Order: sequence, then C-alpha cells, then structure tokens
Amino acid sequence: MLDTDTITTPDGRTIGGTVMDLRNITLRFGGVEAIKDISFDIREGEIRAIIGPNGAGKSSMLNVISGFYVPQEGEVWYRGKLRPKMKPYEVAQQGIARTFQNIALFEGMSVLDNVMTGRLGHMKTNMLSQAIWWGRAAKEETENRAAVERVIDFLEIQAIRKTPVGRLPYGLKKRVELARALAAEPSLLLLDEPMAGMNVEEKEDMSRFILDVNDEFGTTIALIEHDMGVVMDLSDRVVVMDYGRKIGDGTPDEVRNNQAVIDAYLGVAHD
Ligand SMILES: Nc1ncnc2c1ncn2[C@@H]1O[C@H](COP(=O)(O)OP(=O)(O)OP(=O)(O)O)[C@@H](O)[C@H]1O
Repeated sequence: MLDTDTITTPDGRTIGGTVMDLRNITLRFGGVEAIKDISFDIREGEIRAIIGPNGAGKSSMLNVISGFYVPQEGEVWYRGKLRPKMKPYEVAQQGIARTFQNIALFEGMSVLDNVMTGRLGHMKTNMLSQAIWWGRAAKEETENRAAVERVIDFLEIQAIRKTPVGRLPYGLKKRVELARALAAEPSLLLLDEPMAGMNVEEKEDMSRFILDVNDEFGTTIALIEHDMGVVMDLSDRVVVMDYGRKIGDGTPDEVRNNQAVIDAYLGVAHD
C-alpha cells in the first residue's frame, strides 16, 4: 500500500501522499553497480532533490524514474500501480516529463517550435485522420498552440519565441528546455541539473521558475543538482546518494546535520 497521508514540512508546506515509490532498486552496468538497493518515495506536490558526489548514481536514478533504464532488481510504484517494463515514451504518457543534463534541444529550430515538440504526446490525430477529420485536427492544433503560449508567457520567453535556439545564451537554453518539458503538462517533472553551468543571476531566475511551477501548477518535481545552496533552499526533502547507496533522506536540515552526508561531501574514506 502507498502512503496517502499528507505531511507538513518545517516551513509549513503541505505535501500530499506518495506519487512514486521506489523499492529496493538495484541497477548494474556490467560489473558496475550504479544503484545499490535504494528505496525512497516522491510525494504529491513536493520538490524532491537527489544529491551526492560525482558518480554517486544520481543520473542513473533519474533514468530509472523516467523509464530510460529498467533496474535489474526492485520495484517502481507509480500512482498506486506497480510499473511494468515500459518504454520511455509510455512513461511520458503517464505524465512524467524531464529535462537533460546536457541540453537536448533542436538548435536550428525556433524556441516556439522546440517548445511545441513537448506537445507531441498530446497529438492524437495522424496525417490520415487530419485529412479526414480536418475540424478535429484543427481544434487539437489550437489547443496545443494555446498550451505552448501559456508556457512561453509563464517562463517569460515571449521576446525570443522566434529565435533559433542555437543563438541563445546557455541560461536561456536551459529555460527553453524547461518550457518544452512543461508544455507536456506533466504531473511529475524531472530536472537533471537544471542550474548546471549557470551564473548566479541565471540560477536565481531558474530557482524562481521551479518554485513558481510547483506553486502555480502543483507539479511534483524531482531534481538533481550540484549546487548545495540551491538544493537546500528549493527542496522539501532530499535523498543523498554516495557510491550507489542511499546515505541520507530527509528535510534539508536533517540532511545537513547527517554525519554520513557530511563525511561523503568532505571525502572521508569509507570501507
Ligand atoms: N551507461 C553506463 N554504462 C556504464 N556505466 C555507467 C553508465 N551510466 C553510469 N555508469 C556508472 O554508474 C555510476 C553512477 O553514474 P551516474 O552518472 O549515475 O552518477 P552521478 O551521480 O549522476 O554522477 P555525476 O554527478 O558525475 O553526473 C558511475 O560509476 C558511472 O561510471
């Protein structure tokens, strides 16, 4: 059974029941165990961070959540159901969208067209039915355009909507990637190092947008981030990984005071 109770965070935010429950996940690449028997949950409406030193297994974990990797052991429960082996696009159809560590946009295409690709999962009519049911296809197109324009307004990128992505500075590209993920109207949004490579101002902007997305749309967010200051400010709860194991799990304060976490970040040798 998944936990349906709500919890109240120290700063007074109410977090819902469990959306995703990862149980005893082990993931191997040949002889390398990237994830070793890790369990944790993600609750409705929270911002959940996954942190840890380089090579800890964070990206691997995000890839398990997004369905890109299927773990050799363990179970992924999503919205009360045990998730069978699925293709990433099927996971996306369940309302899970993601951004990537290395920006994965179409550089030659405009911002608008890139964000539009986020709607692909919502496009039901194909070429043939477009020819036969022109009205239905036109209505769908209007809805998709409207959803994209809402996201563009929300992330304040109207001024660059026609600009080819390749011409944008790094920070704005990251924002366009967020826009594309949001265009899918996900209920669970996965962000892989959303602030990596950004300057202080860009990080502040991105933090504000992440908080606004969570606040305005109630989107549950799981993110990986290296900048500890940002993670501690943004997140409701934090999972800490080290060498593929979970060494901490709790509120930012709990994690900050966890000796195993302090040791891992200071590089204290372990057996
Ligand atoms: N596709 C792969 N094939 C083989 N080994 C992999 C693969 N992906 C990850 N690994 C290994 O799994 C371990 C965890 O890597 P992962 O990228 O998940 O860590 P990370 O915490 O995200 O690291 P970073 O912060 O440097 O991005 C590492 O030892 C890595 O070399």
